[in-house]
Amino acid sequence: MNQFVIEDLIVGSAARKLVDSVNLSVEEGEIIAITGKSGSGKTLTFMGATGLLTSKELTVTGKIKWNSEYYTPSEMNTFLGKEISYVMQNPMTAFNPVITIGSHCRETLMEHLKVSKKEADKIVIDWFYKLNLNDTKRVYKSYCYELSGGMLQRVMLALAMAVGSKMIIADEPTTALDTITQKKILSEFIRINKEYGVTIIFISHDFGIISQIANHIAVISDGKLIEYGSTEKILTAPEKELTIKMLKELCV
Ligand SMILES: Nc1ncnc2c1ncn2[C@@H]1O[C@H](COP(=O)(O)OP(=O)(O)OP(=O)(O)O)[C@@H](O)[C@H]1O
Repeated sequence: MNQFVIEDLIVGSAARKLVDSVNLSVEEGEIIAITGKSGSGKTLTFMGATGLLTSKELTVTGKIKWNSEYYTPSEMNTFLGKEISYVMQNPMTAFNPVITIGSHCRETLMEHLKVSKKEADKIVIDWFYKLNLNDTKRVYKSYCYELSGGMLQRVMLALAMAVGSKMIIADEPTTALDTITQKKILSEFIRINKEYGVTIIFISHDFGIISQIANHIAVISDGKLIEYGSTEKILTAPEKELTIKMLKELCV
């Protein structure tokens, strides 16, 4: 079943269309990778489609289908941090440096799930364990700047799962990590998808990474979705010049 459908999404500034009539269907339970060169419009597409773009200079139009109902892009904002989570490249920016990780998670859960402080703590700690944050008490009491990038990504994933997200949009989640941590975080995304059926939209310009994780690949260039297909099809028989070039760069 198509869980998340973007129809004719346009994100424009006065000067030009930065996202130009993008249409894309994401199936429930799949991992889809969104790729393209830097500045091609990957982030704007998904920030636009989830109501995250608040800049007055940008207009966002189009229709979004979420679990069989249609919404405007800005209405999609109501699902964020609940059914849909957006995991950013630099998790440090997602946390307030003056409150502990535990307080941040507890407050988020109390607000979104309307649970008590005790229940919130229990749910978060449970997900910390499931996400292999074994030193749970220390993580809970830490401030974001006291944890590594990989640990913060695990906290972000734990929080996304704790609030009951059915879909996670991960925007370059491993770019700031070293190669070993990158592999470990990638395997957590795959595990979350396999064990809990969470749909994952994985935005990355790294073809090497996305070929390991995705069922489908969509290629964006100059704000347009130029190629879409199964990972096998895109890797073995790409049709567009940009896709072929990106694959060649990977093999150099
Ligand atoms: N708030 C904004 N106002 C105006 N233009 C913007 C804004 N945010 C991004 N842009 C421009 O829109 C284009 C697409 O940006 P976007 O961040 O979506 O690219 P991207 O493909 O995600 O790039 P990267 O891989 O480097 O993250 C770029 O030219 C960028 O400069």
